[in-house]
Amino acid sequence: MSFSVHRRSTSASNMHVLTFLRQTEPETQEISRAAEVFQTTLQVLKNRARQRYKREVTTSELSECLIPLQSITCPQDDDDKYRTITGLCNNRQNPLWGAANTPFVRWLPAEYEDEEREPKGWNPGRLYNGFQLPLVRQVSQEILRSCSKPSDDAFSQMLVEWGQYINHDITFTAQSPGTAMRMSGVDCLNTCENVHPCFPIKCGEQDCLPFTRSAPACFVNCTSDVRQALQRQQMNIITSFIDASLVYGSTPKQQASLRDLSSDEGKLAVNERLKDPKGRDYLPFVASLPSPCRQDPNDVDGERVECFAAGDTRVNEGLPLTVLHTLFFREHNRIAGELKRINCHWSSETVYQEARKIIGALHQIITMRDYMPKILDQESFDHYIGPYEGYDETVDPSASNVFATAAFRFGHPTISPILMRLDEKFQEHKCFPHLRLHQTLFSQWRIVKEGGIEPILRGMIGVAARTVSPDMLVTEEVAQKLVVLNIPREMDLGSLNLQRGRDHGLPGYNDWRVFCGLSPIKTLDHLKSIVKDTSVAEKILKIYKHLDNIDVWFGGIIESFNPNSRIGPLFSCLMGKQMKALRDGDRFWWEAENVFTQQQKAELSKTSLSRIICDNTDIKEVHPDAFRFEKYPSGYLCCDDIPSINLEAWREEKH
Ligand code: HEM
Ligand SMILES: [Ca+2]
Repeated sequence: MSFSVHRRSTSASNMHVLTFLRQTEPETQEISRAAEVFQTTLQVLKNRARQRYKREVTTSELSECLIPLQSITCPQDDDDKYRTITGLCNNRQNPLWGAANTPFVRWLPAEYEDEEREPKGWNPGRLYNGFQLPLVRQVSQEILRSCSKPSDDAFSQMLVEWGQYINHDITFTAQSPGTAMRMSGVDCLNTCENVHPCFPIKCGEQDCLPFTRSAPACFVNCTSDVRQALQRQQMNIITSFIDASLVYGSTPKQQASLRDLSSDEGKLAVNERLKDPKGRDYLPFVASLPSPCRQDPNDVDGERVECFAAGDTRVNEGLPLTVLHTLFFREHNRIAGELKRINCHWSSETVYQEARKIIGALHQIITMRDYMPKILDQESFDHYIGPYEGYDETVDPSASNVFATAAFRFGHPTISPILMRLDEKFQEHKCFPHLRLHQTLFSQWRIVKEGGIEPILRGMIGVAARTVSPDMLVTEEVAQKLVVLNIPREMDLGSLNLQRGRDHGLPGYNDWRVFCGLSPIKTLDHLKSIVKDTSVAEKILKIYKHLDNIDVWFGGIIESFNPNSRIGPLFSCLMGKQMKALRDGDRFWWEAENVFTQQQKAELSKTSLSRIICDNTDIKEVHPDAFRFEKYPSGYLCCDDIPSINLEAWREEKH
């Protein structure tokens, strides 16, 4: 089309020409229209706020949302030796990548019922491929509990526990805060209605379990994708990097509260009230009360045991988790002590940062070298992760929504219903017998009053990973008795995972298969070949009615495992992709250039979880690979024979 601009004198026609000249491609028009809607909405809100507060209110004040990007100044080369606590500025071009309190990235766009924010299953009459989505509770109760998986006892319980522990270094989804509830005037614990932020799990006609939606994330980090920007995104409140943020925290305030700032040794603060039976340190108690942690019911007059404080607030969720936190907190202080001895001239800050840097590296090595190859088969590992080839600043290391909400939850069906506690000979402890899982949640007093961390830790390395029993995929204990933080009613972890996926609008299982280059499941026979259990496949089709409607977490866990791995093809892809991004997109990855010296790297390679156990507990014999299971004493070595890091490689001459 051609047109000519006639000079006319009226301002109206000038206006017309200007608008005309600004018209561009249809795509751009669409985007502009969308932005217009967004802007108009903001304007309406601002006007309301102005009326209410009787003054001008800025957009950022209005929502406290729009962090001005230009206000982030990254440290210059000299001050850039260590990671920031928030993860900001790891990538100098994209300082928000991987940082705490930024949105999960989407590998596929969300599918909300109203395009923007309503979860899947929000509107009762809504059909997907001609059918309503099944109730998550029905999927959880009728199928999850009747699937079977091949069992093997090559690995120890530690393999399961490390999964949860290291996940707490990578993702923590923000929940809708109390203010959201106050704004809408509803209490999500006591409603069966879908009212933001409540999205209760329906159990029958009248009954439901409480569920609060994840908090929406602010409009940052997604400037290039307007659809994403306008859709509700969820927020990761911790650094996605494997950087031991669960030891040190993800905010300056949290970090400061965990440090021992009174001494010059660069240590973490220890529990002032209690020591373990051999005089070793416990994590400090949290200062703020009341705490959700339980007390010994048989010792009502005894000393109160509060919740422990660590870099991640979920530390008290279960005993094995608390044990791993305790281990690395002690390891920090042990390393800090050594470093100070070797380099007396180092300031407290230098000792702290150098110890923190080493602890971060240990988390990376144990995860990538020892843990991941047991979760992924060799072929998938090579395909999705491959050898390290240096820092790649074009890789976004942020955690993806599907990883946090589905893939890394592959571990939930492997949770053991029983926690074994073992004595020095790795036999069931006479004084401290095994516990049912629900007795171990928020029960820190059992560490303090029942023999320290050792009996539990021996159970983690000396007992085979739960061999999933054929009739219970998600163990009865978490299907019925899960106490979730302050939610008083019994909870069902399978339902929570499914509801969370729908809350986040995750696309279905088949969409993700296509994303990963796998063929979508279109027939019952195909499904049977994937699940390798005819009756389960039939049940799935009966409940879901359409194969494209299968929820992604559910589809991922019912796939039969790849040979020599703990997950099927879909989760191998999603886990592999994420792990690669966490490694290649991390400027401070332990193998990256100029992070450690060659000599230091050689020393770090000698690390093992077993050595860390030897150095920080009373355990004197270990299997060299803490994730492998062999029945004691076969394969066990005396701690003296387990290699350790020589910190002399960190010696620095005083300038
Ligand atoms: C006793 C053991 C465990 C308990 C009691 C537990 C419990 C929970 C609970 C209550 C949630 C929040 C669910 C929601 O509302 O969406 C959760 C989230 C999660 N869990 Fe577990 N879990 C355990 C072990 C594991 C293991 C072994 C893994 C992985 C190998 C794992 C991976 C995850 C992941 C990835 C999330 C999402 C985290 C986030 O981004 O917020 N969990 N778990
Ligand atoms: Ca982290």
